[in-house]
Amino acid sequence: MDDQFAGIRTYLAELAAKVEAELTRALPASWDVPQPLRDAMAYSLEAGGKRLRPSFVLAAAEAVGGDKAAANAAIPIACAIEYIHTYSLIHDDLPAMDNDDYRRGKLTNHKVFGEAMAILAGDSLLTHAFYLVAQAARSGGISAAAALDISEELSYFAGARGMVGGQAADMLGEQGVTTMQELEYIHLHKTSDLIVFSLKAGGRVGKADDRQLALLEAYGRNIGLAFQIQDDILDLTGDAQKLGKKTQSDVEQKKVTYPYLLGIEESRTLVERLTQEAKSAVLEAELAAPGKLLEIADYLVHRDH
Ligand SMILES: CC(C)=CCC/C(C)=C/COP(=O)(O)OP(=O)(O)O
Ligand SMILES: C=C(C)CCOP(=O)(O)OP(=O)(O)O
Repeated sequence: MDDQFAGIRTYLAELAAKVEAELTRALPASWDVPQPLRDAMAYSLEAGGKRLRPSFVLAAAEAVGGDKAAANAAIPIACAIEYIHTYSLIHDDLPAMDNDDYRRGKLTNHKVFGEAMAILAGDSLLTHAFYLVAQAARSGGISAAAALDISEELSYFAGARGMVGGQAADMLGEQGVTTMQELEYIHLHKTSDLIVFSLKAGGRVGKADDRQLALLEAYGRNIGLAFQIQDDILDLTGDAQKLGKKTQSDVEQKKVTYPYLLGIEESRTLVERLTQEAKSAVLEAELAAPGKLLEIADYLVHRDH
């Protein structure tokens, strides 16, 4: 990838490293739980991944707060969203959903631990995310009021009105014709909503006002949509090795995607437009340090994995 992105890649790698360090600490060895369940949870959490959503939590906290102190306070919330995202990928790969064999460059969770344990590992990751938010307030890292807002929004954006609703619509869409409007609903909910949550939660830790939170939401909505369209493009044109998962999966499952409805070139143009709209929202928000959020937007349009 073009070297113009070296700086933002380093920044994102630093944020991801902060999250990596805490992710397993959030799953303590002292827990008295069945070993296969613990192993199945750790397997997918430690499989890598871009750590995009937790990085958005930290980047938003820093952009609003203007320094790294806010980002450090947001680390448990960053772990919480990665727990939820990881659960969603484990369940998405199950035979009843996308039936995929590879994820993050490794065999999928159910291929290693069996379907029952994969479902339960996902359930445990989801549940534990809310514990992490509560603990962030209990340890004094964030205020109780912020933890309340963040838990409420986590439930909203990850649940039936958010990601789960989007995934349900995606599953139903596989069986019939999907219009542009339905497709936008699917992408906005199954993908944008966790990204919107991440930006708003980071913004809350950085003490954003309501106007800034609304603009961070607009940034997340557009970036999330662009990110999912890019994922659909990469499913057709990308390299399975780099992506760590199978390509041509949408075609095999007869999924209706943006490239299917619009063609690849028009989909790329749309990704560019959504990215510009996302950047405009960040500029309008008058954050203390918006630069990194702008750079991340540009970087994501050009990603190849
Ligand atoms: C409640 C659940 C299970 C939510 C899953 C949400 C989600 C974003 C799945 C991956 O989408 P995808 O299938 O388009 O991506 P990939 O190509 O990574 O499988
Ligand atoms: C929404 C989509 C496209 C699912 C995969 O998300 P990521 O591409 O962020 O997956 P990881 O890097 O976390 O594995």
